[in-house]
Amino acid sequence: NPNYEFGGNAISIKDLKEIPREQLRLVKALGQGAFGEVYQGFFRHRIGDAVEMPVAVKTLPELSSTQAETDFLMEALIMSKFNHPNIVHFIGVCFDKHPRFIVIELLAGGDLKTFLRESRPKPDRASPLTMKDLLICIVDVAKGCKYMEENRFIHRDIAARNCLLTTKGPGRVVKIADFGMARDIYRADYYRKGGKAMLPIKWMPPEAFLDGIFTTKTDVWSFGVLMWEVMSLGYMPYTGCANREVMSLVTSGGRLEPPTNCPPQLYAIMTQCWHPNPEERPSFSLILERLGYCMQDPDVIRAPLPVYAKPPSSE
Ligand SMILES: CN1CCN(c2ccc(C(=O)Nc3n[nH]c4c3C=[N+](C(=O)[C@H](O)c3ccccc3)C4)cc2)CC1
Repeated sequence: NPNYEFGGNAISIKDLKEIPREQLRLVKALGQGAFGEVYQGFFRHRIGDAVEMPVAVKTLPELSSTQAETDFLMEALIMSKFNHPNIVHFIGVCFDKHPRFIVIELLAGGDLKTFLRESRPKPDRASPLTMKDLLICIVDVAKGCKYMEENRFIHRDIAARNCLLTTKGPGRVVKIADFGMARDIYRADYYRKGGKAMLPIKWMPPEAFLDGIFTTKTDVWSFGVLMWEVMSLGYMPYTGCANREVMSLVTSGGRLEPPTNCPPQLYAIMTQCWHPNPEERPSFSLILERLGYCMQDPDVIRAPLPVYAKPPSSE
């Protein structure tokens, strides 16, 4: 029975809050998760309660391998230990029988990458977002990353696709919501997933894809790429490059160019996150400090978002 250590103490399946299935009702599929479907549903805190709380439910298909079962359990163990406003909140599990469920707070705005792409300026309407909106998204993720750094947790897959929004509208909060890569290191053969095709090469620093070295400074590099994703409104990094090309580009010092209209103060933070020497990369607390100055800087806040430009064919 696998257990898991976080912030100094070990937990195992018996520590997970078991939810009686009759307090749960699944309504509709939200999207395809790494395991089975992710559903939107409702959770009643107590059987008789009139009030129901909207939730997301991750499901494990009945015909799953033992490995998939272990992975599913591990993901629940990992999420159950976090307690931070910028990390998706774990509610409980239904592990008593198949199908197994992980019940999580519902983030109704969808993932950050899709949101950014939908928010691009169109020929007939400018982007609904301002530079401040983008900066707030970046700061939200930085806060979640700082919390993980303080708890010596390495995420290994910080990217816009793995972040979710409470809502698309104003007042949106961005939360880190996928722990698939971190989960895999708890598996003996983590290289099983690591078949080159499965590694997020474009979000990884050289020491990670060359030597398999992962530290919090790996997440700092990935965070820099996430900043670039946000400021480019959801472009694929190194557009048109294959993973192999990116590996040789990055190892020989090549880096992502500043996105159109990206304030130099923000691009400066990205390049610091992409320092070839991991120790030279800033901590997330230092990154948050620097982002705080950007938030106070009128030259940054007042910078206009790019207006509509004919998208390049490859994007
Ligand atoms: C017009 N648009 C269409 C799309 N739409 C959505 C699309 C997807 C979602 C959604 O998956 N929300 C989730 N809330 N909580 C969790 C979710 C996923 N979780 C997971 O654990 C998933 O594995 C996960 C994790 C990270 C990123 C994606 C999926 C936990 C919500 C709204 C809004 C309206």
